[in-house]
Amino acid sequence: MCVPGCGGTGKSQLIRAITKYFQLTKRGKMLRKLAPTSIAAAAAAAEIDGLTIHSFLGESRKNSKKKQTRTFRPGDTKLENEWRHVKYLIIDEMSMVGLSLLARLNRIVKTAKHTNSDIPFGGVNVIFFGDYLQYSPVLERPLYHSCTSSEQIAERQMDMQCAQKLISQMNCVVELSQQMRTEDFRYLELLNRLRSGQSTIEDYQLLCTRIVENPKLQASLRQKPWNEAPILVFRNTLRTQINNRAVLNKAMEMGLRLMVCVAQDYFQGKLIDDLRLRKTILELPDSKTEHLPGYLPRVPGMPVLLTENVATELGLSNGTRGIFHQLVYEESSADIQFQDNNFPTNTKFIAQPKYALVEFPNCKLDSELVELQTKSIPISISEQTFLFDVKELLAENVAKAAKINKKTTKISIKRKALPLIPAYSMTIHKSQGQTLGKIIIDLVMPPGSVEVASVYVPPSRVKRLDDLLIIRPFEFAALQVKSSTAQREELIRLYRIAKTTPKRFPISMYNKPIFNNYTIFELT
Ligand SMILES: Nc1ncnc2c1ncn2[C@@H]1O[C@H](COP(=O)(O)OP(=O)(O)OP(=O)(O)O)[C@@H](O)[C@H]1O
Repeated sequence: MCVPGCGGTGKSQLIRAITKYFQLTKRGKMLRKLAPTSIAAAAAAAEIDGLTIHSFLGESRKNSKKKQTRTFRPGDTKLENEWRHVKYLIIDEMSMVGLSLLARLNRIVKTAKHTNSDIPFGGVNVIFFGDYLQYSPVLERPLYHSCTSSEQIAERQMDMQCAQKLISQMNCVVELSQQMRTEDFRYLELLNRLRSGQSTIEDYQLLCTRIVENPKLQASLRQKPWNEAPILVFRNTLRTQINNRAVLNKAMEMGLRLMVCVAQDYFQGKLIDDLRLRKTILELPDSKTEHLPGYLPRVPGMPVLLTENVATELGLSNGTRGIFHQLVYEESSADIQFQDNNFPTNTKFIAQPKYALVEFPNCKLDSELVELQTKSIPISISEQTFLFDVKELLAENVAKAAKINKKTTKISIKRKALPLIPAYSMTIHKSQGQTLGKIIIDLVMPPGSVEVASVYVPPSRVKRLDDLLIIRPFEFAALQVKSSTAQREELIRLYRIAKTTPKRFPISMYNKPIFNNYTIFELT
């Protein structure tokens, strides 16, 4: 089954209602919720008490040295127990699910359920939620992709074809069409045209009235509410630069000396002491370091994002927002030798903090930890291993000084750091699936091919045009990005199935408990 709907039509809300219904009818164990492993989806997963598909499959993130995939064999009791009671599987943010990921999930559920290999997902009912015009998976083919015979890598291709077969078996589609987020009708019309690449010049003019430099707006990024609004950007590097700058400004405003936590990086078991190699690795974008940042500038009261699943069941997942309160460290761990051009000369660098105290307003931990306020959680150092591309990023003399073999192309680095990044700015990927109060966006598209999600996802996060500021002037062409043929074809296919769904599943077949404004249909 599939429940498609534009941004803000209440897909997450419906998942919450279904969850509640299963709980109230004491069948919570029959429902499992998964979301693809990407930051935005993980945030959605946390909100729906779900897990990421990758973490469920026991896979680590892509660029670590060895892909640590849990192996599943028939008769694996742990696996069978995990799925024993599950009859319904909700997959959220389907636009970000890749074909191979779905095929792997199918294999595992079938193994767990011990069923005839022809039965998809071992007989578990799968319900996909999402919007195919929002972000597609990173490094993978989306579910609406059509495979061509020229595609190589036999195993992957078989996986992809298998997943396409599964998707083609969807026979029940219920489209959510009523907008629940956007309250501003004119703005809603604009968003709908933006989705279909049919924006008008009037839409463009209307959006231009929200450009920061427009004198009529009298909006200052230094004052409330805009100084608290996250700036959504396309690139990790720009996000990091804005965050560093914002933390520094805040520290100056508060009359504090800037403090930066520096990650500890190890090569072949030893702390890297060559300063040039160390700095090159510290400066890598966190997308290349298993999301553990090299530098974490901090100031009390700053917004932060968790970059790891610390305790998903408590709502502490990759993407969860919090407020940084305090860094706990020993004075001896201050790295006096360290200097970096990215930060002012009087910056205090801390190499081995013990932990950070972070308040997570939506955390589900109700009891107070000893001597800590409710919702104030100690976040400790985390450890990750990632590959560093020596050839691409290191000058030969630096590699030689660090005693790296000439022929080596990639080296494995172990990093210890706090799994936190400042959240004054965040990437658009991370905003997907969220309703945000006020935001500042950029509509100057990055170079290269642009998907419709890049223009549609950011402005569709808010309720009204007034909740949005645009950081700089942009071209009309940005509003005319079109969806791909594959996206359009899949949307049409879903639409057709949606038309016939009520005929094939007439209401008389169901009993109708009404809950939370939704009628939940259940086969009697
Ligand atoms: N039935 C409802 N009654 C009242 N408010 C609702 C309802 N459904 C959704 N909302 C509100 O509308 C907003 C958007 O809902 P939700 O996040 O579920 O949409 P979505 O379809 O998942 O959006 P996106 O695709 O952008 O993630 C939320 O603020 C939510 O609380």
